[in-house]
Amino acid sequence: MAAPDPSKKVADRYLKREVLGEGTYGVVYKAIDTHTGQTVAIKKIRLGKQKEGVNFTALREIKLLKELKDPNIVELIDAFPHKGNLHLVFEFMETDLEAVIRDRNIFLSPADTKSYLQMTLKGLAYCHKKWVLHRDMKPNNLLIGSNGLLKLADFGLARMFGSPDRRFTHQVFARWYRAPELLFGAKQYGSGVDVWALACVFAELLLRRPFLQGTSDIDQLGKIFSAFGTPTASQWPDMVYLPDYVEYQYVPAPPLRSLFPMATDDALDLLSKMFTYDPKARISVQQALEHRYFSSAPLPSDPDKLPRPAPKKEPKASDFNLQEAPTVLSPPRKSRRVMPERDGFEGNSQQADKVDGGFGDFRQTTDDNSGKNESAPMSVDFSIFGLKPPNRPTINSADRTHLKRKLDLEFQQPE
Ligand SMILES: Nc1ncnc2c1ncn2[C@@H]1O[C@H](COP(=O)(O)OP(=O)(O)OP(=O)(O)O)[C@@H](O)[C@H]1O
Repeated sequence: MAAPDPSKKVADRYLKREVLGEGTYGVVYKAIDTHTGQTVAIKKIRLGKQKEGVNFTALREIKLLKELKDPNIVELIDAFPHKGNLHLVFEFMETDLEAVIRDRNIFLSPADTKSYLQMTLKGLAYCHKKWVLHRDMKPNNLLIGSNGLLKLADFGLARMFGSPDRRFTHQVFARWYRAPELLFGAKQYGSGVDVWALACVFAELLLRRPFLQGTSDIDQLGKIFSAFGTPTASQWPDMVYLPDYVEYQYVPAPPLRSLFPMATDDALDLLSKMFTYDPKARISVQQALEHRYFSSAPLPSDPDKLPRPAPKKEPKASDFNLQEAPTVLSPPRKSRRVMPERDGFEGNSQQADKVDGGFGDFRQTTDDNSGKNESAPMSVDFSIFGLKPPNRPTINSADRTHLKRKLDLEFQQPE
């Protein structure tokens, strides 16, 4: 092995290796902790305009995050400022749930889905007990270790460094997991936002594609209301007092079963409780863990038996002499997001595989921040389940001015 390049040593202790990717807050490197020999992931956070560096609140938050130790939370091993950036050192994780969901070679059994959901809930329950919210739950923040254990990453970062910035293309996807109270501009919200986001991840595990793919906040609410019906005042009494509330035309809820034809009754019951509109009535993480879905057959798979994407390997010269058909290599990390070309859900993974034959029919998104890659609005194709489509909710004329102002603001977001 070549001698390590000392110039790549970060703050004396960590030997930088390759870049793993770039997220909302900055670049992530693979590195070796020279004190322990452990492989770690270092997230370099641009402190940018915060001239005063890491402020007192951030330091307090970091201390709190370092104290979050649970088998289902990615451990924050160390944190230090270096050359004007904040470096957060995390335990290294092999892959993430987004890669699992997107990998068409992976079959996820009901027991596997249950196991992934249960591990996520356990990590969330630990943090909610300590009054820490995640606020940015999505499949690529659910990392998976070599032993199959799923751990939540990026806890508290949204709070520490501000809500993720939607100028970045990948943050467009975060909208798909956003709770309706956040979309209506709630300034005070609670653990229910994580439960809603997790319900979207649960739905995505069942469908093997993102469930509600809004192209703007307004469209996101429209997608939510087409799936679950426009909320009524009795369902969600506080809704009308939210800062960005606009009235949507009433549409009734289609049967949940029609959206998830292959899900068990227990799975649907839990899903509907997690997708409850009123955050005060939404099931808590602890209650969700106690739901009969987790105690009924099939029991959750053991983490080490869960299917995971094949590890990426460097191509060797000998690989090119193989007689077998070529294997599909994963596309690069940031271009993995795919969106359906057609309108409509295919219902579930098995059905989707039959209908579209895998990746071929998906449109790949780019990561060029141009904003041109947002998907066409995706609506539920009810006809494939023999159902009449509900009306698409529209907004009453009284709210047009308010809405126009909101849309103007959204479109003014710099690209
Ligand atoms: N602990 C870790 N171990 C291994 N890889 C990691 C770890 N944390 C992050 N990564 C990888 O680094 C890259 C960037 O991650 P980061 O969390 O900054 O952004 P992201 O999850 O891709 O997007 P977003 O900022 O929208 O959450 C991703 O490829 C991610 O899988």
